[in-house]
Amino acid sequence: MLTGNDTLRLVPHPKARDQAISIKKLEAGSLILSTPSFASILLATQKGHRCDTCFRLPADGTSLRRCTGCGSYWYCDLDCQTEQWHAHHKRICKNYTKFTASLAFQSLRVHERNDSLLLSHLLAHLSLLSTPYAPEDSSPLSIFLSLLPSPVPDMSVPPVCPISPTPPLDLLRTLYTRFGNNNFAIHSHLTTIGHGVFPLASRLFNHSCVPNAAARYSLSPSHGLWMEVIAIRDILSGEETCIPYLDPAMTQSRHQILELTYGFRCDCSACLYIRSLGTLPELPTEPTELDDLGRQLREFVGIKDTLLLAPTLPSKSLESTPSSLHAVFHEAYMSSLSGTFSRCSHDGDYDIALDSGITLLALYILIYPPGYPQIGMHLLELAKTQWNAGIVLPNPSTEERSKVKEQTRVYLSLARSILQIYGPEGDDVGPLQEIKILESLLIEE
Ligand SMILES: C[S@@+](CC[C@H](N)C(=O)[O-])C[C@H]1O[C@@H](n2cnc3c(N)ncnc32)[C@H](O)[C@@H]1O
Repeated sequence: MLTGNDTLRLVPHPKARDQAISIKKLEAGSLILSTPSFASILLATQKGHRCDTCFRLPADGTSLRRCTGCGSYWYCDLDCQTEQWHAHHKRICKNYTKFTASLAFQSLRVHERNDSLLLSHLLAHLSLLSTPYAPEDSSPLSIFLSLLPSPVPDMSVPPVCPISPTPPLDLLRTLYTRFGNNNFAIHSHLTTIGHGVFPLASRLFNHSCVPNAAARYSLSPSHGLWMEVIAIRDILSGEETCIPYLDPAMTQSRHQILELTYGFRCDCSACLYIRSLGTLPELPTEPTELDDLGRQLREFVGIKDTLLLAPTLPSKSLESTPSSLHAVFHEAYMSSLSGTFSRCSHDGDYDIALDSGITLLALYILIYPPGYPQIGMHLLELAKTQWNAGIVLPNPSTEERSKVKEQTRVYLSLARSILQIYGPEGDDVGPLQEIKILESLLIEE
């Protein structure tokens, strides 16, 4: 099957029905697919802070425009409001407040409320088609209906906002059974801000825990909300293009989530390896033993001490990890390192922050594929922490000052090399701009 672009072709996959094969060699950073959202919702925590149409934050000094009908949707301006009015809001506005105040809605859990509102937006949009609810050939609706259904048996469809004309019950069910294993978390600077339906992306991309591509989101007032799939490393012609459905750092829980929510056992190289280890050795509880584990991990990955002065990041294959380090695959280990890093960076305990931050970097290098955007984000955080650590040094010598600057510069340049490949996503002022600002501070110093 051709996919409407000159990059991918769908061919049969032994387990996943189809797979998207690249038609030509793609360089890291290449745009593989750009596709608009078919339906989307902001997370409840973002409502009133972002535009409900394009998901952007209001420009400095401006405030959002509130729908005077329901009082529950906010927009950048009249254009975004008009666009959403015609896309779905005119079928929702009148009933929204009563629906969301109803016991049926209020008794839903957070993820069920998200599904209920996303389904309501989708149905309202379909009610406005020239033939309501009818899939036309190759339309986003027909692609969505052709997606593999969720493996969860007898899913009960959440209540939806009353919409006229009333959607057929079997359509409601068919749409909802595609939600769990096909929908996407929409993020800005890698932080989730909403959920969305992108039928073509769902039809094309299978999952891998060592993906060669990743989704980013473009929020534009004139263009709306789009997903862009980017090659995060060079992809050979004929290679399958995969994205991660889950954070590959979920080394233990992902197996169950992929089976229960997506209906498959992941056989990527990382999963095969982690499964082959069986029960992981216990994580040490004594602080000195944990420090020792961190030191051994850094040494194995090739970061010998807390200072990393290298032009490129080392790389290590997961499969070569010695058994003495298998305990680092406990998810609790990564959470504890990242908790210590953020807390100590925030509280000004920079030595501890840098120590745990570098160990966390070693763990990221081991677990994430090279070029994975989270590694770039972490390097930027390390650069900020290193810079702040330099600022609070009492009476630093010239040598100490230049060491701090050099180290910060190295982190920034490594962060840039990864984040430039992923490219800008979401809100305007993002990590790439932060890198620029920090680099200019280094020059001024
Ligand atoms: C978003 S769809 C992906 C497109 C799908 N291949 C198709 O032909 O429509 C998600 C579904 O594809 C299948 N799938 C995705 N990645 C897979 C993988 N790595 N191994 C096996 N099945 C996979 C699962 O059935 C999952 O619920």
